[in-house]
Amino acid sequence: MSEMPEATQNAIELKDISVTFKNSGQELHAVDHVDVQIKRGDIYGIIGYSGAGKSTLVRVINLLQRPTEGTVTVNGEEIQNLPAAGLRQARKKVGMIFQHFNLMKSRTVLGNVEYPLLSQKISKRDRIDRAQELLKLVGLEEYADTYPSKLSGGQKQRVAIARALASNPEILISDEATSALDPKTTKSILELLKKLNDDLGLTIVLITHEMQVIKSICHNVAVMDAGRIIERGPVAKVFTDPQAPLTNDFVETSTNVKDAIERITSTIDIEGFNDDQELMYFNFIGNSTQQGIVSQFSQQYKVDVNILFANIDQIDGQNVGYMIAVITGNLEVFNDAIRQLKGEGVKARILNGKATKGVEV
Ligand SMILES: Nc1ncnc2c1ncn2[C@@H]1O[C@H](COP(=O)(O)OP(=O)(O)OP(=O)(O)O)[C@@H](O)[C@H]1O
Repeated sequence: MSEMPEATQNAIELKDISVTFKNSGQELHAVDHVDVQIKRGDIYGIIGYSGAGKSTLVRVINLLQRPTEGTVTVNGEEIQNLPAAGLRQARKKVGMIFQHFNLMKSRTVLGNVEYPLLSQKISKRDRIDRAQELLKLVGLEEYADTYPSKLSGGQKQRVAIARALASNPEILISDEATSALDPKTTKSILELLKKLNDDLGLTIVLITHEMQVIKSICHNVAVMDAGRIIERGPVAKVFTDPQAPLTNDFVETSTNVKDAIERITSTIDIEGFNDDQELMYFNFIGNSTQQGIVSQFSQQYKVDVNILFANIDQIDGQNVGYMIAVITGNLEVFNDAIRQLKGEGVKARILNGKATKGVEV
């Protein structure tokens, strides 16, 4: 099969996008010169704290928000200068789901799903068949006649997903769609999104403030802060080798490392450490294991390791390990050990929170 031309490989291309709001005379740069390219069939996560500009940026994709600057290309077509009818057509190719579902209370589940089809020239029978087919796809065929108030949060989000798929979109934008759900329901909704990506080839753009969500289903991720993208790349790469402090913060929160560091540094008497002791954090990928590191320290270098926290994660099929430990031993020998581990892709950091005793990390 010949390769697709470059332009059509991308479902979404946002070029030099800025969105500036004017609030009582003050300019707010909600999105500030952002470039994003999202490949067809990708699940692309955008993570950032509240106010980072994530929602504003994704609303630009279907021009619910017109950018102050920049160009928006969807499926190879620049959409800003389209006439109204063309823009309506282009918008149908982009479905959206939200944190609060936005279902119509007065309509049944079926009524909600068939709503976007009312404006299409299809028979009532076909419309109902299509809505029922979509309900089956999201596992809610038994609930066609139920009203939204009788549904759980997860079921409501499934209805919203079915409704978003009614006009056969190629892109689905999920704006914090799991933020109001408990962890188990979140998992089932993310599994459904993954299935839709696999089965329908749907391109998914997913906004969240939780790295756990990104880790569960995204292939690529962009980290947003104050209207800018500060880091981006494949999830496995960003997770294992975060560059920006904010990215590191998201990663350490989602792996429970942040909690563990706070708990340990607030309960352990670091001031009372001997000169040959350090509190250290290790992060390792792939072949290195916690056991391997500990035995290398203790057998090869005769340095003692007292593990206070350890966790292992699977990201894109790779093992990623995290360990916090008190290390006791001769400083020179200790530095040799750290140098060797570094050569093997293990990252080390001192957590003492004060001047170290000369350990080179
Ligand atoms: N229509 C608007 N008018 C004025 N300011 C706005 C408007 N929409 C968003 N903003 C401001 O733009 C900034 C970015 O908001 P945005 O909603 O895009 O952030 P976010 O990262 O999605 O955060 P959240 O998850 O809280 O929505 C915020 O300071 C917000 O107050």
